[in-house]
Amino acid sequence: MPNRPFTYESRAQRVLFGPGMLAQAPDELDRLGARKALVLCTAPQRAQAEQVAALLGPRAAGIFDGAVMHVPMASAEAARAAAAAAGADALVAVGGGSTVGLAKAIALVSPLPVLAIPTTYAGSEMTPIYGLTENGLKRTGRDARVLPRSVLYDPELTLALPVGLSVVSGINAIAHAAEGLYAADGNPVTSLMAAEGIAALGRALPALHAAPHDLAARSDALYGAWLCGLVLGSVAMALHHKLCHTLGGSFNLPHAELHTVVLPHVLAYNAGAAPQAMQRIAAALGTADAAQGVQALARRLGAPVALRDIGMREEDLDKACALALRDAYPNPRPIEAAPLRALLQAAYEGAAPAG
Ligand SMILES: NC(=O)c1ccc[n+]([C@@H]2O[C@H](COP(=O)([O-])OP(=O)(O)OC[C@H]3O[C@@H](n4cnc5c(N)ncnc54)[C@H](O)[C@@H]3O)[C@@H](O)[C@H]2O)c1
Ligand SMILES: O=C(O)CCC(=O)CC(=O)O
Repeated sequence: MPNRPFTYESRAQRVLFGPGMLAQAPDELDRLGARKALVLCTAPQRAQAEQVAALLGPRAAGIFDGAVMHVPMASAEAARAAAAAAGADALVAVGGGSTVGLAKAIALVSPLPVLAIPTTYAGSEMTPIYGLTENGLKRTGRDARVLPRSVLYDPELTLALPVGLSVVSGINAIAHAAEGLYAADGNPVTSLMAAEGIAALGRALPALHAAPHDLAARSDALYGAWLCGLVLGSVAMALHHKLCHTLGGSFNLPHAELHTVVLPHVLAYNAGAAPQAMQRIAAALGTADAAQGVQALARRLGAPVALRDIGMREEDLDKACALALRDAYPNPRPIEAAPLRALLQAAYEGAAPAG
C-alpha cells in the first residue's frame, strides 16, 4: 500500500517492441503523417542508418550522420540546418542517446515529430529531457516537444553493440532506475518499473557478456532499458545524474562509462538517507548492498570503475566539485562540499564505495 500521497503522469508515446520490429518503420512514419524524414545517426552507425533509409524508400529525405556525444551546440545547429534544407517533416533517430539527443535538439526548435530507433540502453527515447553543450557547460532541460512520438525497440539492432559498451550502457540504465527509487517525486508505478528494469538488466548483462549474440539476453536488456528510461522521463533525478552531466559536459568524459564509475559512490553517499530504495536496488540485483552490488557487477563484467581510467584528470576534481555544487537540486542526503569532494576522490581512484 502506498505510504504517501503521489502524482503519476503518463505521456503519449507509441512503443513497438520485438525482434524484426524495424520493418514497421515505414508504417510508423505513415501514422505520424510524415512523407520526408531525415534519418539521423553517428558517423560509425552510418551503415545502420542507410539500412533504415533504404527501408523507408521515398519517405527518406536523406541522412545526417553528425551526431556526437553530449550534443555540442555546433552539431545541433548543423543538424537543424540539414533538416530545413532537406524539407524534412519528421526525424528518424537510429542510434543511442547521442543520436536521439540530436533529434531532440532539432525538435526543440521545430514541430518535427521524432521516430526513435534505439540501439543502446541509454533510454533517452522515453524522456522529454534534452541536453546541449556549449562553452564547456552541459545544459539539460525538460520539454514535451522533444519526446519521441514513436519508438521502435528492435533487439536485433543491439547485437552489433560491442559488449563493453553494452555493459556500461546497461549500467547507465540502472542508474536512471536507482535514482528513480529515491526520487522526491517518485510514486509506486515508477518504483515498480524501476525495480523490474534493474532486475532485467541485472540478469541480462552477465548473459550478454557471456554470449553477445544471445537474442533473448539482448531482448531482456532492451526491455530493462525501456523501463529504466521511462523512470528517468517520469521523475526528478538527483546527485548521480547531476554529477554525471557536470563531469561529462565539462570534461568530455564518455557518458555510459562515467555513469558506471560514479553510480556506486553516489548510492553509498545516499544509502543512509534512502534505506528502502537501497533495499529494492539490492534485491533487484540479488546482492546484499546496492552500492557494492553495482560496483561488483561492473568489475565482474570488465567495465571501468575509476574516473582516472576514463579520461578524468585529478587536478580537475576540485573544479568538478565546485560545478556540481553550483545549482540546487533534490537529493535524499544534503549535498555538501567535503563529502562530495571525498566521493569524487574515491570515484577517481576506483575505491570501494563508502558513504
Ligand atoms: N536526454 C536523455 O534522456 C538521455 C538519457 C540517456 C543518455 N543521454 C545522452 O546520450 C548520450 C550517450 O548515449 P549512449 O550512451 O547511448 O552513447 P552513443 O549514442 O554516443 O553511442 C555510443 C557509441 O556506440 C555506437 N553505437 C550505438 N549503438 C550501436 C550499435 N547497436 N551497434 C554498434 N555501435 C553502436 C555509437 O555510434 C557511438 O559511437 C549522452 O550525450 C547522454 O547525455 C540522454
Ligand atoms: O544529457 C542529457 O541529454 C540528459 C541525460 C540524462 O538526463 C540522463 C543521463 O545522464 O543518462
